[in-house]
Amino acid sequence: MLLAELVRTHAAVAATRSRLTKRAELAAALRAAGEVGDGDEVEIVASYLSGRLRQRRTGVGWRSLADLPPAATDPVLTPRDVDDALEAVSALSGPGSATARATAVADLFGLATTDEQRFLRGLVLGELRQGALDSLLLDAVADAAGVPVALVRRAAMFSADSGPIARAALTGGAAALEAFGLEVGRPVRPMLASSAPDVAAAVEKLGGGQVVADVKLDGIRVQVHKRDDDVRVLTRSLDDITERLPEIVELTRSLDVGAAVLDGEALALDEAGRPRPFQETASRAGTHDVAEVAATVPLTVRFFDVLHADGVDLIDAPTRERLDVLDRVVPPDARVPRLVTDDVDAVTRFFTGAVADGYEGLVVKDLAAGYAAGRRGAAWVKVKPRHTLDLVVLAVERGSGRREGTLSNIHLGARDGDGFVLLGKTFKGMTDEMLAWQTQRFRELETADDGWVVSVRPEQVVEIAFDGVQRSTRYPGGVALRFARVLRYRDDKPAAEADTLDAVRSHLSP
Ligand SMILES: Nc1ncnc2c1ncn2[C@@H]1O[C@H](COP(=O)(O)OP(=O)(O)OP(=O)(O)O)[C@@H](O)[C@H]1O
Repeated sequence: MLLAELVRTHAAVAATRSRLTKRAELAAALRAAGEVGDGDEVEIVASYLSGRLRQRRTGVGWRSLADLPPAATDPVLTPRDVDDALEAVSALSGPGSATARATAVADLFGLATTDEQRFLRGLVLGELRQGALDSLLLDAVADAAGVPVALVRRAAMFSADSGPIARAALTGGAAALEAFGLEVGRPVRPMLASSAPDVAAAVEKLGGGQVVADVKLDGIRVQVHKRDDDVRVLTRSLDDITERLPEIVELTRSLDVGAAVLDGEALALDEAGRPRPFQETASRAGTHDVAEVAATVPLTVRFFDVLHADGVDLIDAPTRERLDVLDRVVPPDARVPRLVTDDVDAVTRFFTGAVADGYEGLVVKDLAAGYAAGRRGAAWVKVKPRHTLDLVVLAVERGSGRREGTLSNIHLGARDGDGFVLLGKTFKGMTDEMLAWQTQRFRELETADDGWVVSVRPEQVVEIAFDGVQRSTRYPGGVALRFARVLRYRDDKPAAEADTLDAVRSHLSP
């Protein structure tokens, strides 16, 4: 199988909205890989189709991909060639490795056609990763292997990547999939939350009975595996960050349980126990240097779930039972504050109190549900106070994939003196109608076009919802919006009345 075939499949999947067509395209590519009769080939193809590399870290960043060699005219690369090249690149270290890496990257990209270069670039930079795609891929694996989807999904709970799942299904069928299970020390995909606009809607979404409302901590997700003194800490994307969180390792070791898999959130707290700004947690969790780790703010862990305790798997146990076990193995000050009630008003008061205390909101959970690993399950519903800002569009980027031909990603500015300061960009929240409208509107306001970014006169106001404001060196205003998405365009408000940089800063956590 040639890489070009995989690139074609990727483009075909992006070009259609039909889930069935996407699924059929993915299954056909997996079948083609399976026909080679080689598990490695299936694993590589499946990983690439879900936007992931097999290597956890290649050391290749966007800078090294800024200037690519001229593209090849004919496709010659196979997925395995790419995997071999990246495997070699990721093994490089020490003096001279930067040059060797640059040469290897240039050699690889020099063999790729224009389309392949674009695909590889996105793949290497992690831009093609998408939860939705991964989920479709699992459906396609079931089709290609002729096994039940439920079996594939079950196995996928216990594997960080879908590649090994595809390999097992296509080379060993149902029996190979059944061999996957929870094992202390091996990553389990984290359960994710859906969302609701307010507490009442969240409780209703869960059927309106008794619920457990957890405080939502704005830190980083940690999955902690303990086998006696042997502790591993994994991130939400299941990367191992044990080395960076010695204080969490220590706390976990002290728990009165031999073997456990715990789910929680790590965050930096101030002396009064209030959450410190998210970026402090993020930068601390991103620190590799051991000395630096010791010198910076310690992180605190708060657990909210348990998937295994002393030989008992709890994945399928109802929340109520898992929380009983959690209370047995984790002391109160290492648990997320929670409230169990069937009274919506009590949950609302709990929400208001949590937000006033500097927390992000609540995650309201179904007491009867199992742990839906790897899914944005309906059994967890997050609620946050909605923040909005009226900002001005400063520029817009051409869309790609399904948005090809439109002007999509908008650059958002806040008012500052007589001018505007860039705060960030978003392509989220736009309906097809909005996209069509804005494509035309921003052409009218165009002042320059470099072939990718169209600069516009700063006149169009847009109402943006966002989850929070954080300090950032990425943009000139020194702040960035978390999860900005478009609510609507405002034609009733002139740019001169848009929100100011100071107004944006007022949303910074204390
Ligand atoms: N008590 C809690 N229960 C579950 N998740 C919690 C809790 N407190 C904080 N969280 C965090 O909230 C996330 C749940 O929301 P979701 O699954 O949508 O993740 P997300 O996309 O990272 O969302 P967000 O940016 O809102 O945290 C979890 O991944 C976890 O990191």
